Amino acid sequence: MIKSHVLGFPRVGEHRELKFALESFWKGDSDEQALLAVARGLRKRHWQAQIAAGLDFMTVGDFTLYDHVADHIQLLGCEPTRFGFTENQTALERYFGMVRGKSGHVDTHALEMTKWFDTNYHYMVPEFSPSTQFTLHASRLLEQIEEARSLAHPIKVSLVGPLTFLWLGKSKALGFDRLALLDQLVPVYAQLLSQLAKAGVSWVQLDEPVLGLDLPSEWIARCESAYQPLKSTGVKVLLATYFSSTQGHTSLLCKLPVDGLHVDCCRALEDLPQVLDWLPNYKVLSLGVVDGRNIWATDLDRAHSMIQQAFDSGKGEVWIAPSCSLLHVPYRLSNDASIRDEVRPWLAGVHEKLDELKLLKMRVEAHLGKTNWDTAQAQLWQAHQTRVHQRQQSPLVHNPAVRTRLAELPAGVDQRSSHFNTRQAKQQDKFNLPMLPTTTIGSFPQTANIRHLRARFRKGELDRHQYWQGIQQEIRQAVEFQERIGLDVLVHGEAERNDMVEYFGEQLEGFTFSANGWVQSYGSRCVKPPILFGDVSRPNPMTVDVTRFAQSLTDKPMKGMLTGPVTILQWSFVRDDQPRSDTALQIALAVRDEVCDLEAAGIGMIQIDEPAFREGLPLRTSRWKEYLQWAARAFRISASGVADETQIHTHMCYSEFNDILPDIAALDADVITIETSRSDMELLRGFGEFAYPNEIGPGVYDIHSPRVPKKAELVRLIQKAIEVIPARNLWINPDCGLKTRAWAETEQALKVMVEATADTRALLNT
Ligand SMILES: Nc1nc2c(c(=O)[nH]1)N[C@@H](CNc1ccc(C(=O)N[C@@H](CCC(=O)N[C@@H](CCC(=O)N[C@@H](CCC(=O)O)C(=O)O)C(=O)O)C(=O)O)cc1)CN2
Ligand code: MET
Ligand SMILES: [Zn+2]
Repeated sequence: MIKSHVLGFPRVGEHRELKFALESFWKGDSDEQALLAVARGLRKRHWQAQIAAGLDFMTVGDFTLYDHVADHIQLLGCEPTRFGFTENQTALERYFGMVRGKSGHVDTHALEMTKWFDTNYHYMVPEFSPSTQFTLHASRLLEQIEEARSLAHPIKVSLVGPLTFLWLGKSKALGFDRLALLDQLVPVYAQLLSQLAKAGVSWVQLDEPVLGLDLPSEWIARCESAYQPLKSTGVKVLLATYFSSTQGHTSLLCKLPVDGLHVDCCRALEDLPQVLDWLPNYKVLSLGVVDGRNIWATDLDRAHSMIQQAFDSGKGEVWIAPSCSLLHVPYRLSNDASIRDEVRPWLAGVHEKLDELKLLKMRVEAHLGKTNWDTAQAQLWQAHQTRVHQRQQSPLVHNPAVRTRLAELPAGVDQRSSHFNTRQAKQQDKFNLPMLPTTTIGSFPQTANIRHLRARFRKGELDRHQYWQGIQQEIRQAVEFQERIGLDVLVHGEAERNDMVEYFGEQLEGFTFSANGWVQSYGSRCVKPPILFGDVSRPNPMTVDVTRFAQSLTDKPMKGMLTGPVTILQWSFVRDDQPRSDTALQIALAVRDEVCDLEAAGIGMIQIDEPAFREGLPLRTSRWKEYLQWAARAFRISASGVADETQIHTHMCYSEFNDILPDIAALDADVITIETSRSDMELLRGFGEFAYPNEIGPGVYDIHSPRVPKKAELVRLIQKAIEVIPARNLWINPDCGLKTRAWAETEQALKVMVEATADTRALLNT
């Protein structure tokens, strides 16, 4: 028997309906009823799409107003007590309180947000302590099940599994291992599954992507006891793994007391032979044959042969699905007018992936003798495969000049000409900066005015000249502001950029970009990852005009602002027909050319942002070394074309650097700025203990919150930094860019930062 399903659907809406509904609700422009109506409408539309695609189940439980992990915090009744919630607050008030950091009278910081595995999606981090208790609050989920029922189609409920939920949470209590909570958590899951059974649900999908990590052996050892109590609840359980291989414990997973196992055949294909061997034939095997992390049309012949293999090995019931939730891909690409005409047919967003599943299932059914494979279907299949092969053979994908340049890279292309100490001395002479130089990370507020300016330019209401005038005005204001408050190293503010990756994707050869290919990044915020389909090159300078203009307005150093090769790679949809390392190298050369052009235009400091450097690490540590080698080399290639006097900065937020400090040092950036304020400089301690050799700017305040820091707090943080890093190597800056902030708080916060620095300098001099 063959069935088809999806692990999860995006929720923001094809036209970002949820984003706009949320933002209007938060502003107070609309009420709760309006917001919930939009949410209901989206769920219904998404289920209808699943029915139309002939899926055997609609997936329920994957929808969320903000983040699915945050939903589980309420579902499992473990809202952190620090929020001080009261009886008379509604679940929705408490929910937005947790994810956004304000709740009635209590003004406390939001739940921490961090990357969902190696994706660009952020989830809200559950907080655990020895006194955490779990209780079931299933009413929201049960309501959604009721809602789905009205569509009269079988449903499957999707939930984050207990191991993953615990693993993704954090405990601040010293020495407390959250695994100790498993025995309390599992009964609540069992209770939930029983309730779902009562509500008539027959299948529940429990997502356990942590099984693709190097889980500590204590965690692996508890898998079986975690799942045993979920066995006799009256629902069947599909255990879903994805993103990475489960090697080391695949056989254990095959034996767990569950009714089915989902494997990611795009990212963990190496697990398939073992699963075919070890998974009992009476269990459901769900094959993730359509890539949920990328946008290339599936090679259906290849997918079909994998499915065939499963039947040949004796499996009785095979399900087919995307490899993971479709959260990570845009809704629809086949009608997107911005995408290059030649490239568009090669792509598949959510709706096109549903079509692929439909076709695959029909083909398998015909193969199993259940139905006929008619000529219309055969033609659809052929047409699809032709598009897949066209991409493989297209001359658009191959640029001989890029290939030649790569083949002929000179030795030492990834090395600065002199050692850091030599460069530092020359740079000090050239810039003559004060002790503890102050700077910012690049972006200033992306105001409604800027977005509107760009929207009008896009629609043709403004011509290029008028748009450029508007942008120049923004740059002028940003420079004036920075001079007024006395920052030492200025930035132009990035007003001309829609996004730090998309902006470069739009200008590089080998990329195309969509008009509407939005993917949720966190909450209501989305990104539109550019599509890298071919060899990358840089036809023209990308940032020289804006940077030169900005520098012309000031005598202070203007820091050029670029996105690095690893981050462009990581935050784009990239080709799957060559190793990621090759693609990174091509991007690196394009960035290098830009760095050299900026230098030639008189820009003395250039920042190459790499916020996704850490996130790019493979999920399995055995593959880290290889990644770190090529990723660091790509960065160095982008940075090494300049003279000793030119100061290269890099920036990384999303920290947790301690396990890769030598690799960060190996980037050999003259200055690195990092996010540290939320960890109270704890992160910097690692750099100190490692004796990080180059200059470093620990973020002194959190840009994720509108809160304006107090001067005394910053003085204390700066002093803490001086304890671990020699003052002569220290810079003072915020944690990250300011694009999501408003001007009022930005001005105040940066002023406080400059004053706190001045006070500290005075203290150092006495
Ligand atoms: N690619 C990427 N990944 C990243 C980050 C990042 O900066 N880039 N940072 C981290 C995540 N942080 C993020 C922070 C902010 C936003 C964000 O603000 N996104 C904007 C969209 C940004 C954008 O592309 N803006 C476009 C389009 C803006 C838009 O929607 N315009 C309106 C029209 C507005 C008007 O007429 O006034 C429309 O098209 O409907 C532009 O500026 O040109 C949003 O969701 O609202 C996203 C991620 C990690 N991953
Ligand atoms: N230069 C970028 C900015 O300031 C770096 C952001 S890192 C996510 O926005
Ligand atoms: Zn950042």
